[in-house]
Amino acid sequence: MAALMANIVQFENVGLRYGSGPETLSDVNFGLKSGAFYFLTGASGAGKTSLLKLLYLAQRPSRGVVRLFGEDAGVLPRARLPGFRRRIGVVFQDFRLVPHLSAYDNIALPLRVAGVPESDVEAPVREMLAWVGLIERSRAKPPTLSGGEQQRIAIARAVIGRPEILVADEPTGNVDPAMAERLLHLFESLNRLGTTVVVATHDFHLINRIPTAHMMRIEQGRLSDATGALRNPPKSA
Ligand SMILES: Nc1ncnc2c1ncn2[C@@H]1O[C@H](COP(=O)(O)OP(=O)(O)OP(=O)(O)O)[C@@H](O)[C@H]1O
Repeated sequence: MAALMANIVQFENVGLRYGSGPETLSDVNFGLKSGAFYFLTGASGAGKTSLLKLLYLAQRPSRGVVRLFGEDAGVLPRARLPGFRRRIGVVFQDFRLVPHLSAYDNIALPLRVAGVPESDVEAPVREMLAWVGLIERSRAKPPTLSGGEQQRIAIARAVIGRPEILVADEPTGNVDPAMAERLLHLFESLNRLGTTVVVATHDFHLINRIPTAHMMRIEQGRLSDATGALRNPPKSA
């Protein structure tokens, strides 16, 4: 029981079916330890995005239980969902910034949506801009930024609310290898501060860069390594 309590995320016999199709995810069981770093790998179409959507509450399981922060997410009253979602930051491959808002306003968005008074918005946004190295681009709109710059803004937006879990779905898919390393450094530094990080990626170079990370592999909708054990990362794809 103590081990279970320590898990910030627990999937119990989770299945996911879209509409009346076959199950996209079946019998998924795993736990994520608070403060650990996880990579999720698997072939295209194996179900990585689907699993992450269950984790950040964009999708409900068709069966089984998704337990977050010790609570069954499936029975949470609707009113508590926004508060729960704020505890999980999400980064996407395609950035998903609001195009007509400046970098500054994109990063400020989660605070403003949460009703943080304007007087308390500027300092954390500036801190985030400095952290991702983009203070000088604060007034720029996303379409005028490079992919790497957009992703750093997206990461700043994902973590400005100090989430306990950061979920990233192929976050380096649209940037060059040098920028991928830089993004990974940001995830590492968050993880060192205690954030639980889950990164779905095909990039074995990145995986090899964090030898202490836990590895989860999904094959045709089933987790093939849910032990959470430390592993020797593969040396090539
Ligand atoms: N909204 C949806 N409706 C119906 N089927 C879906 C939906 N989303 C995903 N699927 C199907 O579920 C399966 C798993 O998709 P998913 O996007 O989770 O895989 P993935 O491992 O993330 O793939 P990739 O690496 O290509 O992003 C695929 O067969 C996909 O077509």
